[in-house]
Amino acid sequence: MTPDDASDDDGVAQRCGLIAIVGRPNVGKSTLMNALVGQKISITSKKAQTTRHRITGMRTVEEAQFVFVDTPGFQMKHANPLNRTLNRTVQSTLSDVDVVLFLVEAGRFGSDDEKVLSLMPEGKPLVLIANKLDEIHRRSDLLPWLQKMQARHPFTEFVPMSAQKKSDVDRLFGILKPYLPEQDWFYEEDTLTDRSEKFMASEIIREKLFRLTGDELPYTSTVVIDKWEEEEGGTRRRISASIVVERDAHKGMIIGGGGERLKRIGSEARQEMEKLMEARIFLELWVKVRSGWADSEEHLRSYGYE
Ligand SMILES: Nc1nc2c(ncn2[C@@H]2O[C@H](COP(=O)(O)OP(=O)(O)OP(=O)(O)O)[C@@H](O)[C@H]2O)c(=O)[nH]1
Repeated sequence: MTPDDASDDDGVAQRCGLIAIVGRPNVGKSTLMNALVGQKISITSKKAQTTRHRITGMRTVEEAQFVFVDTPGFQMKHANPLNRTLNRTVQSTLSDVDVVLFLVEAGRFGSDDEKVLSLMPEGKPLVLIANKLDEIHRRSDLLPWLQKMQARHPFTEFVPMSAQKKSDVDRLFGILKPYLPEQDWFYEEDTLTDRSEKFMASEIIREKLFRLTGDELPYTSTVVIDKWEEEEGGTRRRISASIVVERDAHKGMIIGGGGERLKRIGSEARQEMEKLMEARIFLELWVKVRSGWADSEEHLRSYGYE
């Protein structure tokens, strides 16, 4: 055996592969990916459509390295350029993965799920994850539904589970392992994400923003990091970021009476960044109005959604 062989110390061949998680908005994709990676990587919120970027996380279990790709929720209601970009991102993500996890809510299959299913590439292993099993009160209802799903598409596996239940998530690794090709790992064993700290910072701000504004704020609001300075050998960061919204009314909504809400968004985001980056963070937050940006392909490119 040569040192280049894809094997670990015991001579067991290493496996490594890409896994995409797809499904309509709010079905639990981010929750599942975070549970699989074992740490909060992607942002979750009760508000649909919070995940817009392609986020990867990875987890190595014994000889197998699972590299997860989180995809944005499909948006079908409005066909503006932002939504077209989202669907393009999903399709380009799927073209180079080894297995696709198609999430639905256990016992439900609506036209929005159907639309997602119709966009799945042919010839790729497609695993049906029937998530939120904990919300099904009569398990006997599930069998006829599973049979219908089986008739609908040649899924390679059927996995009823709850992304919030650890034993279900652990079981999924065993189910997925055979789909990973035998090849060297892409990442070191303990790597969790290849996203930059800058990206994580903007995601954290965006999560706080949506959490603290509830359902009032349209999902087109975004966060841009304007300044990033490291001091004291990396133990201190000065970060300046802008929340970009479409209307003056949204700006007021974010700032809140006496600036209270913006202060809270900033302080919660700062605390989470300090934990993640193990550094002192000085965070400056601005709110800017960029009217109509979601309708302009030009703006989308400049904000990095290509
Ligand atoms: N009861 C229950 N709730 C779940 C489960 N998994 C996720 N949820 C909840 O479903 C909601 C949506 O979860 P997300 O993980 O943000 O969904 P998503 O598919 O990433 O959503 P988008 O970002 O909009 O595409 C959250 O309130 C989760 O807590 C589950 O197994 N059981």
